[in-house]
Amino acid sequence: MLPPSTTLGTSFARVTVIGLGLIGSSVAHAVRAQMPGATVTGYDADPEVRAVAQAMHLCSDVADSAGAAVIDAELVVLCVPVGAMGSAAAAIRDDLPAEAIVTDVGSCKASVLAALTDALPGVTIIPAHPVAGTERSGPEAGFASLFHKRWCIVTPPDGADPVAIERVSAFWRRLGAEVELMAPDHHDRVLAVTSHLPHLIAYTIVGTASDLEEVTRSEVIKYSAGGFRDFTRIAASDPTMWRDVFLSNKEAVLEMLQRFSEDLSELQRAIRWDKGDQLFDAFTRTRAVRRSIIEQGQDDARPDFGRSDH
Ligand SMILES: NC(=O)c1ccc[n+]([C@@H]2O[C@H](COP(=O)([O-])OP(=O)(O)OC[C@H]3O[C@@H](n4cnc5c(N)ncnc54)[C@H](O)[C@@H]3O)[C@@H](O)[C@H]2O)c1
Ligand SMILES: O=C(O)C(=O)C[C@]1(C(=O)O)C=C[C@@H](O)C=C1
Repeated sequence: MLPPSTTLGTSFARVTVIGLGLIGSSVAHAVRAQMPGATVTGYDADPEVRAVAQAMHLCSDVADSAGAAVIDAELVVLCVPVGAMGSAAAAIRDDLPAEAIVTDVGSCKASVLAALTDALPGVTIIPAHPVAGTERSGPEAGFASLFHKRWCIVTPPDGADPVAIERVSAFWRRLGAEVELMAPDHHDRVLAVTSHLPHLIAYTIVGTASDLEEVTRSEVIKYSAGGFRDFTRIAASDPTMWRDVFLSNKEAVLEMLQRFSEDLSELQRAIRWDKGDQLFDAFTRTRAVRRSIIEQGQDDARPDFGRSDH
């Protein structure tokens, strides 16, 4: 856990979080831990989630409507599935103070920027994506250190106010993240490879194993502590969130999937024709990738208490 900040500086005194699931509740926890002078108002479309957030004292206040939640906000952080960003933004339009900055945490950026720009004409919108999460969802899954030493990619639209970009970047740095600026389209192509495709592969392999249960039932259960278990963790990720990610980042995901399928076919051929050297070289290269991630200190830093499998 980071030590709490003592000054607000360029930061925000009133933060509103819309969507109090894994990421929204983590933002709320982190703001309360790192920005003790700031108030956090929360809102979620699901009344049960609002009740849980209230019972947990997650926020300074949980509002009954989206409009009431933003009435005096300086920063609004939209933490809803990417397919719901447009409607969540439309619901705050009439009550948003003129000076407020709107940001979001969506896993895809081009489609979200388009949806927010449509719903909130004239509003300062600085989208962002904290590249940190778990397979869990809901208000009880969040924790304050989720963003600690993780990337947060800020994807401002062309011509965005540099002061607003810096304020949103400083907000994420305050929550412990390392901030990088990127164009939305570029973000979507990079994340299609590093996040979206791996999830699709995990969903596929677990689904395939499940379909083959007749043959593999005992093996799936018995050996699931190994590599397969890592896939089942990813494949347990929220279905709504990931449906929206794949539909919102369709082009980039399909492009990367095409490339992946070609590479997979090459390995398939190498196995068929006993090309051991080719397999050895391919696996040596990927082992080096893993080692360089660890050397850069970017290995998985999630605390055990945030995990469902402990
Ligand atoms: N889960 C991750 O690992 C991860 C990581 C980084 C970014 N993200 C992004 O963060 C966002 C939230 O994901 P999450 O994992 O917190 O999901 P979640 O399912 O835990 O929480 C989403 C919450 O949004 C609420 N919601 C849905 N539509 C709403 C609306 N119109 N208005 C108000 N509330 C609404 C839901 O009731 C739910 O409580 C997504 O855009 C996702 O792409 C997720
Ligand atoms: O670690 C996990 O469980 C995640 O899936 C987190 C993960 C990722 O792919 O790294 C998932 C989606 C996000 O948008 C950002 C982070």
